[in-house]
Amino acid sequence: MGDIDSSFIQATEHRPKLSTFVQVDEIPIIDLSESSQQNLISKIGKACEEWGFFQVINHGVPSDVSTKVEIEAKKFFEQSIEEKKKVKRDAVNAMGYHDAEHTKNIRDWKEVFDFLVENSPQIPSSHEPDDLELRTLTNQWPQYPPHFRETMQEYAREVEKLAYKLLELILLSLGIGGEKFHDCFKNQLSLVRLNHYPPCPSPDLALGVGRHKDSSALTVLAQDDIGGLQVRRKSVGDWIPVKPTPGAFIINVGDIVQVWSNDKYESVEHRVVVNTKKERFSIPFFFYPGHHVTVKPAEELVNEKNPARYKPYNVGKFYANRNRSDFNKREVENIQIHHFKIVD
Ligand SMILES: O=C(O)CCC(=O)C(=O)O
Ligand SMILES: [Fe+2]
Repeated sequence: MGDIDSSFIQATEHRPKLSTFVQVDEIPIIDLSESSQQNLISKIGKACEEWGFFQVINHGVPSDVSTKVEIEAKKFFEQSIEEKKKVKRDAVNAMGYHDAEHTKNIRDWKEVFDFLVENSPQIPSSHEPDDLELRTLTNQWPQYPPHFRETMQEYAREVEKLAYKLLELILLSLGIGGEKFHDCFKNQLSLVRLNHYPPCPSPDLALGVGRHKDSSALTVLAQDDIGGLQVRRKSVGDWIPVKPTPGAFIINVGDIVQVWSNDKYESVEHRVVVNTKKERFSIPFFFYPGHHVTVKPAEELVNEKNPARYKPYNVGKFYANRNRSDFNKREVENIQIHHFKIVD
């Protein structure tokens, strides 16, 4: 079937409808230099509630830092597969290069390079609840391009600052103190991913990334000018393309903010469509707490009328569980926050 390996082919109901691919401008764009903090907080709150997604401009990340990262990412992916595989990810080391990622057991039409923002954070050795052993995660850096490592680390520091600022605004919009979860990000597992989506001969059958929700607290995403990211509109359930806005970052609520907010804000499904002609690059920063953190609804938002909707869960065990299914294709569903949902 088609020109592509069957591992990439989506079930009929998940294939993109390319003919109706029109770029509409609906995901809110928020100017972070807005002088009224109150206005800013209410715009962010509204976007989180209605969409779970928004774009930010005047965000403080210097444009030359972003440009350098784009150049280095392109240089890295342009190398031969043999070169890239020198830093390949494997079952033990989850960081580095990977070209066979699966989302919901279907292969994604992309290649990635992952690195951790913090040096050598720890995670549980296994997903087993009683196994208390920890292991250290380490980055793998390629020899080429020569300034890759320092460029990536500089970018990560800038985007991390933005992530803290956005989290603070999001928490304030929920009526929670902006610093409330600050300490959760000590020894954070935050990750920067370089995504490269090559042109695809059958974009009607495959996806760059299959539909999914991010398990982070929030995600700060840079995309180039090609387009392809689509967001599931909460009210209707249709797929809305996120129009590339030069210099903007796309922000989305992740699963952890969904739990902290006790479902006031939702981590919304999204996916990436590919095309026959143009390669595309994107760079998500997944803002992720340290392994020690227990995620549960914020007590400020829980009362008799609105009881906690989730049982507490441990970040490290969740992460370890996800990692094993990222690498091995598994028949069962990945661990999800709905597995911790309290059903009444
Ligand atoms: O490439 C994109 O625009 C989004 C990628 C994405 O959703 C992800 O890597 O989690
Ligand atoms: Fe995502």
